[in-house]
Amino acid sequence: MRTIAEFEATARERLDPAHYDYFAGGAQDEITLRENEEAYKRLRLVPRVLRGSDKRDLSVDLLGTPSSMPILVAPTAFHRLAHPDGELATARAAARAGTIMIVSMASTTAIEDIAAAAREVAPDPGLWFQLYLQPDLEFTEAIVRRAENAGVKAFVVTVDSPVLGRRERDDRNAFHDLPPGLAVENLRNIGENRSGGTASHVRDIVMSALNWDHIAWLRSKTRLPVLIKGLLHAEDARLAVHHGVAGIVVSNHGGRQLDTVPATIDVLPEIAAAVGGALPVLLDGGIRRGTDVVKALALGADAVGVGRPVVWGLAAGGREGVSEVLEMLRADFDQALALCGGRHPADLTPDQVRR
Ligand SMILES: Cc1cc2nc3c(=O)[nH]c(=O)nc-3n(C[C@H](O)[C@H](O)[C@H](O)COP(=O)(O)O)c2cc1C
Ligand SMILES: CC(C)CC(=O)C(=O)O
Repeated sequence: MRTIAEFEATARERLDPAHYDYFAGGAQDEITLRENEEAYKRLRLVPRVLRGSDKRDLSVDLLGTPSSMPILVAPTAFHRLAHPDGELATARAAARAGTIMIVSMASTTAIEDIAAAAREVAPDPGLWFQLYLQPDLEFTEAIVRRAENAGVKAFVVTVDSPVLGRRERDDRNAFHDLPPGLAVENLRNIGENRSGGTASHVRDIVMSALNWDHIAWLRSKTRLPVLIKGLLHAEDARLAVHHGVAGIVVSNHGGRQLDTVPATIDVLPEIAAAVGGALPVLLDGGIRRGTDVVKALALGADAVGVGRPVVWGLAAGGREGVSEVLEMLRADFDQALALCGGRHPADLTPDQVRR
């Protein structure tokens, strides 16, 4: 396969249509879902020339976690719906690629098992853990300890989900629960009324009351870096700096939360300006090509995340499929970087992108 689109087509053939829709879909009219990709197509690159060097170095360091490239695995739920090996396959592929995997709290494999699989491949894998903070702070603290003990290197708190977006494809397909045998393993034993660990169960525990005090609370409970994921407003980026978070992920949840919000690449310049280099800025949503990565880095991102492309690789070919997707993106980015006259991700500058 040569493109992410080809991986998606193969994944679509293999997946139960309702599960394909869960992975592919967005909120309501899916305007933001489409916009995330369309926005990149409107941007033009302006290369620099006569800056050649034989060797390029794609590696970056993000809050003390080294990554072989500025392309990370964004947190996505329910990998065992895509392939029987689920998150174990994804973790092995990410570790093999030397890149960071942000493990979803809503994984269908326990964080301990995911970390063990990654360590089979790399002695010190770059695993981060995505958190939906819960009203039950005791439970939240317990999962923070579990993830720390498993060896994760940062926490990424998702802040764009005070309630879950309305995904009409899931409504039409009546997809509200995981099939028998699959569960949200990290959420087992959460409490008396919450033993299911199913998707509808996850819906119940996104936390409407989430506010900056909860971020301060989490920071008081861990020494690991705490990032927040899912902001789009420059003022929130300023507040993130003010509140001492370690980093931010500019994200609209792949168009799955509030529909009609802008493409992430379109708000990136104002957010990068607001942050002014005070902390690392990551971005996800709609990255499908090396040129998309180049545009995001040029406009101020330190790294990007890919969500659905990884799921398509997993559905199409398990661990090997995820590896192929990651290596395809790496090669595509490397080529685009070279053609732009860069030898390192940091060489790209905003003047190289035009509307
Ligand atoms: C199927 C699916 C499940 C997701 N699950 C989570 C999740 O559990 N936690 C989270 O913070 N974001 C989740 N996201 C959002 C992704 O982290 C990311 O923001 C988005 O997928 C990026 O867009 P892309 O798919 O176009 O690359 C999910 C996205 C998809 C497509
Ligand atoms: C289980 C869900 C809450 C995971 C998610 O964030 C999503 O489907 O977008």
